[in-house]
Amino acid sequence: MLLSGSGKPQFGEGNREVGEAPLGRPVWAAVGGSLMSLCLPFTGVATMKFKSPPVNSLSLEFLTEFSISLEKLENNRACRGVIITSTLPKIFSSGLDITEMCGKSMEHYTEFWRAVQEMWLRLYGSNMVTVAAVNGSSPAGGCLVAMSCDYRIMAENPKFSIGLNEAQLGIVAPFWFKDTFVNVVGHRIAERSLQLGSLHPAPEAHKLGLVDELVPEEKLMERAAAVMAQWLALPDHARQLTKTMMRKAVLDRLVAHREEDIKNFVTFVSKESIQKSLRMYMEMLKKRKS
Ligand SMILES: CCCCC/C=C\CCCC/C=C/C(=O)SCCNC(=O)CCNC(=O)[C@H](O)C(C)(C)COP(=O)(O)OP(=O)(O)OC[C@H]1O[C@@H](n2cnc3c(N)ncnc32)[C@H](O)[C@@H]1OP(=O)(O)O
Repeated sequence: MLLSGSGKPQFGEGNREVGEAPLGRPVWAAVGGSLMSLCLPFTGVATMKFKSPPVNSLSLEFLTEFSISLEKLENNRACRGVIITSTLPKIFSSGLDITEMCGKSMEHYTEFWRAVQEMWLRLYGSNMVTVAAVNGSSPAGGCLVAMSCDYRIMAENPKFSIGLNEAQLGIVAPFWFKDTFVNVVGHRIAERSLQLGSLHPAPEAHKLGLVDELVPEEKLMERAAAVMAQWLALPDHARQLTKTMMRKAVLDRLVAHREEDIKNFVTFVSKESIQKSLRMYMEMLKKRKS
């Protein structure tokens, strides 16, 4: 992932610490692990770019790096907003890495699910302004990442789709995926879309309110920066308290039921019938390719 931004530098880039420039001005700070890049320029707005080929699947490693990056930004007082996008052509994120949910131990499923929860708690509960610049397809967990942001701008290409398609895989979106979806599009649209496991092409996603606006792909980052500036024009404390008021109930629900949710996931995903569905789905993806 690539993460970039400005302000008070606190990060290291790989092994390189980013410090003060000779004139005492903060330098552009780049952080990153291998799966995303992060930069924080003088504007106080970070850009986080997923870069985990082939399809930015949310593996345990990716989720861990994502959460650490968010924590670093959250703790950096100079950082007020983050734009999340992808370096890969045509893909924002393919969602949870299915191989993390196939043929692994109970301990692994537990660790993986905790990492999924952690990422969501950090992103959905972030004090920063979060804008998703969705420059490609974004199924399931990828859609969750976009929905957890404050605002979604999607490239207007109808070949790109977004949605919670879990039902198509024979699995069930957990209650906090569903809650996040309901908070974005409302109960009726969420119910129909979840039951059918729909992936909505960009124009339809816009009509449903799943994304806030569509722009030509080449204008995506420019528009994301403009939206960010608009949101940052307000005093942080008022915006943050309002955000908390809107999201707290849903966040608290997972916090209160976190261990139970992990147990449910592990029990569910360990079932042979679910393992079979996931294996068949992976085979279908491979066949579709050839
Ligand atoms: C009642 C109690 C409930 C409790 C909880 C229970 C259950 C748990 C719920 C879990 C929630 C799950 C959330 C998820 O996110 S599941 C993942 C859903 N994702 C998808 O369905 C996307 C699948 N992928 C695609 O549709 C396409 O790959 C694409 C993203 C549109 C990209 O298409 P394209 O550019 O044509 O690439 P390929 O299809 O050729 O893929 C390239 C290789 O990447 C592999 N791949 C793709 N997606 C994934 C993935 N999500 N995880 C792992 N690997 C993935 C694909 O197989 C190809 O691999 P290969 O090169 O080795 O063949």
